[in-house]
Amino acid sequence: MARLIEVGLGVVIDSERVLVTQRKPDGPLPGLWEIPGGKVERGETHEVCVRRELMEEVGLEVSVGAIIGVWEHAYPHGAVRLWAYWCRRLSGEARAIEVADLTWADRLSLHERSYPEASLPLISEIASALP
Ligand SMILES: Nc1nc2c([nH]c(=O)n2[C@@H]2O[C@H](COP(=O)(O)OP(=O)(O)OP(=O)(O)O)[C@@H](O)[C@H]2O)c(=O)[nH]1
Repeated sequence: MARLIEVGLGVVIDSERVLVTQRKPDGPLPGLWEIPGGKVERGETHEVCVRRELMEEVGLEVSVGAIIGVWEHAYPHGAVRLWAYWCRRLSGEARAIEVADLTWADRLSLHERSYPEASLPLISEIASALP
């Protein structure tokens, strides 16, 4: 069986909106929207992974809080285990550095986008936490 890829995700809420990013047109799951994050590197804690990915992808310094949940999913390109954490923005303005695009989505606009299958339970969880 293929190895499970551990992925850390940071759910940043600011002014009742959540930060979502769009995947690049090349690579797996092109053009889909997602929660910023990425693979946990060897020797890295989830907190360090999430803080690193948020800085690399969108230039935000965040603090990592409580875990939201853990979800596993097998794609044709590999199996992932997503670890999602509530995050708070400490400094910086989000900008699309290593992502195709980004937006701060409210509950309604969150549902207007397409996400990877593995992220759907997380997206529902986030939507229910937004006013
Ligand atoms: N960031 C992120 N990845 C997700 C989500 N949902 C989901 O299935 N994934 C999967 O998690 C895996 C890791 O994501 P990634 O490719 O962004 O990781 P990375 O930045 O470390 O990639 P790299 O190897 O290109 O540097 C991918 O297989 C991706 O499809 C999500 O909501 N956010």
